[in-house]
Amino acid sequence: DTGSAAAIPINEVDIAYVTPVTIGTPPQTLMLDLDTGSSDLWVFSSLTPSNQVRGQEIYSPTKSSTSKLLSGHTWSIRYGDGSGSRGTVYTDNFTIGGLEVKSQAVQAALEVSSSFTQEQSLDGLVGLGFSALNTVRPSSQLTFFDNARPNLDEEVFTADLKYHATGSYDFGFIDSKKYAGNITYTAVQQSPGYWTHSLSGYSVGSGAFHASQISGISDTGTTLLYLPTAIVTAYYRQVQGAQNSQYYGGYVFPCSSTLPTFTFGIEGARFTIPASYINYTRISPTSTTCYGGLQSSSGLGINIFGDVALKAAFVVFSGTNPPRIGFAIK
Ligand SMILES: CSC[C@H](NC(=O)[C@H](Cc1ccccc1)OC(=O)N1CCC(N)CC1)C(=O)N[C@@H](CC1CCCCC1)[C@@H](O)COc1ccncc1
Repeated sequence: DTGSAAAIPINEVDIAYVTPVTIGTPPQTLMLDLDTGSSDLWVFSSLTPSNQVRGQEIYSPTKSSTSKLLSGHTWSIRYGDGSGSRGTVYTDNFTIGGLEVKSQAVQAALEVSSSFTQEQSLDGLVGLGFSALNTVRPSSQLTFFDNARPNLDEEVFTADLKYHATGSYDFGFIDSKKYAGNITYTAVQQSPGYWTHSLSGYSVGSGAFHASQISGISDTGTTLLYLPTAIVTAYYRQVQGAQNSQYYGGYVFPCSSTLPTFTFGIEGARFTIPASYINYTRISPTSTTCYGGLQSSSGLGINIFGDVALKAAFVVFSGTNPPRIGFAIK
């Protein structure tokens, strides 16, 4: 089997991407954030208190003839940005882009944090990290990819995220029309459950390439690119008027600044992030100060290759044994 679905930016600065999925019988359509940085599939539901729902689509298990309560099971998750949710668990038929998994664990939210309530275009998440990270207890549940794998033509899914445009996620096949040249693969370390791998180095603008192994996670659910402070300061040293603002919690600069590109290595291959991707957003609609798409990872304890980096490439998440990750120019 294979599947293919759109990855639609939820706002004008690509803060996140959502994908239409269907759950249950008859199918209920929700817009979910496919997130390689976590492994819970959770949705706003008929069980979510109405004062925590603001415009989101909800999953109603009682309206689905194929839903089953996974009795006695609960879940609770906290994300890197402090947001979180918790609830109960059903199994039901779940489809992304024509690829169906019967009895997928669908985690129905009983409570969501305020940042989820405020994000009306996001109805939940599909975790595509390794199932070891799943928070359902007493027995953890498998991700959509792990459930689908035995039926996939190829044990892969690919991410083709785009700058200010709709991209795609494919399951079970690698679409050669979506990239140019070769795919460069590198080893993935799957513990504790992220798609963890190394960059082979970086360069700023037209500067020399600095070879160094930089370990981090490729995470479609994280908006920005978070790297070690030394690399980030070297980058913003090239930007007139840039400063690391305590107030704004990161590097800001005059929106009129000319930013350099940023290039990262995967093994011997090189991927260049255009300056426009790093000129992330105005700090407020009328401000002439802008917030950078490249920020320091020092507060996170982990480097995160988020959407700002991933949308500069065509990315193959390979669930083969051992797992690996591939990048290609597009
Ligand atoms: C550096 S982990 C921070 C990261 N969350 C972000 O990237 C959010 C995403 C967002 C925010 C608001 C609306 C929509 C999307 O966006 C920002 O935080 N920013 C963008 C806007 C910018 N101005 C400020 C910074 C994060 O937890 N991701 C997790 C998934 C994410 C959770 C929030 C909803 C959307 C999906 C996940 O993959 C990684 O989980 C962990 C990573 C490391 N250890 C523990 C958990």
